Amino acid sequence: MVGNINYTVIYVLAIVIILILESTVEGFSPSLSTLRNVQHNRIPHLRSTNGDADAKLPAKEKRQQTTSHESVQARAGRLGGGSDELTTTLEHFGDTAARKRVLILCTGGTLTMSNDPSQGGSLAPVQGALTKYLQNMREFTDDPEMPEIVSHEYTPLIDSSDMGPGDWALIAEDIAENYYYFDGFVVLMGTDTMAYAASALSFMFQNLGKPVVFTGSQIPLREPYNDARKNLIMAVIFASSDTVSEVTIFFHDRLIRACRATKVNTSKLLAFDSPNIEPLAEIGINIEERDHLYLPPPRGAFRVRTEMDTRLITLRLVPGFDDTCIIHMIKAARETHLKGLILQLYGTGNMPSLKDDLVHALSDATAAGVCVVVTTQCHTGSVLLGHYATGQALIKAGTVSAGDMTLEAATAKLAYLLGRGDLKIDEVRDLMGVDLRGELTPKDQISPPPLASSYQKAIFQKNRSRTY
Ligand SMILES: NC(=O)C[C@H](N)C(=O)O
Repeated sequence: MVGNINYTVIYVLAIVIILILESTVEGFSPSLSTLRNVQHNRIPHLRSTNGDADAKLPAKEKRQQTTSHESVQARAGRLGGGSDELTTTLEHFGDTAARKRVLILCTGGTLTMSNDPSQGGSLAPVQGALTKYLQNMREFTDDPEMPEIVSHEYTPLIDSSDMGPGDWALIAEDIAENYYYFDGFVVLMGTDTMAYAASALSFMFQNLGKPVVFTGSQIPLREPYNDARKNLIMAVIFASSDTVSEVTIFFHDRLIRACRATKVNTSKLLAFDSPNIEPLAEIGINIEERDHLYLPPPRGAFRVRTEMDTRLITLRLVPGFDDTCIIHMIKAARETHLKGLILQLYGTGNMPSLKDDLVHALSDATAAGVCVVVTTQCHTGSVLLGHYATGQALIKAGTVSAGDMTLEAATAKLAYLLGRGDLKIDEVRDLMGVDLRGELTPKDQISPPPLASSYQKAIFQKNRSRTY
């Protein structure tokens, strides 16, 4: 009898805990209205939520609001039509439970574009074109090995230059809301700001356990020769992978970590590089995956935090600059509550040691609570503050090193950490130097560039060993 009561109590407690978890863990459970809104497949294995009037719910209002703590900027984005419109349900997938499920969220970019006579013939996104194309893509509809896909186009589709933190937050929230319904996610967007957006999502997701693959193209999908089709197909394939549990970019035969990516070319199809770590996978006749580079599976509950503090300035120094202009700019920005200053300096993080006033302006900014981060103008390699005497002044001024982070990752990480609201400025400074999502090579693993004397020693050793 007593044993029975104990079991009942444990059972009731377990239900209560599950209910509490459901209500507190973001993304734990999609909205019931979504679940109940069962639609019937019109196209086997492929559905789109566009053009279905019954499915349309009001676009998200959430993102138009300011977030709870006052330091964070209003983050209204330009994208409309969040995935509240999605009609995906578990019943929807009932007949094909064995297949992987991938959600494609399309924001626009060249992939979706066509020459628009009303814009003087310039390229502009065409709403609905991707959806229509996908419906006829035999690669997805006919191949039982391919994942089942659901696509969603935001309204309006936009160029990625028009996207910002509000739009990134919308995408992250849509992924979180559909997290438990899909095995992976593809985000289609323009290439110009893809590395920023994808880096931002890397930080917004804590304990991500599924692949999120960004892709786009340099040539529109509608052109007979394009890079859009294969980028799209491979992104979907990687989004159904069991081993990828991080945000990545698939572009031109390479899967790269999002927070290591940078756009390097305006015209070649190889538009992205991962300068400081190798691609996670490369596609030739075979797929060469570098499993050892993948982030390990998460150890905690998935969570999304979309607040970003955008009161940042990025400053690229050029030799011979007039430092009074820069000092005035920093002072003026501080009056408008500057929170972060990212300096793009020379080589390992050097700037002229003789510009005392500038160093003072930086240490004043630091003392006033601004996080000053030093990045390098070099494409490859790391900041090593103090390797040269000129960098010592920066250490004394309280600046922090971005290590080998890309500018995109450094800005996204700083905006994310400042936006968290629960971190003190000293914690933000410390965390800038901690590897959170694979964006940074830990300091102790970066060796300073060898000096000539060590080359001489090495050559001497080699010659000596040859004589024996
Ligand atoms: N290739 C592209 O997608 C470039 C385009 N301007 C964009 O970023 O939206």
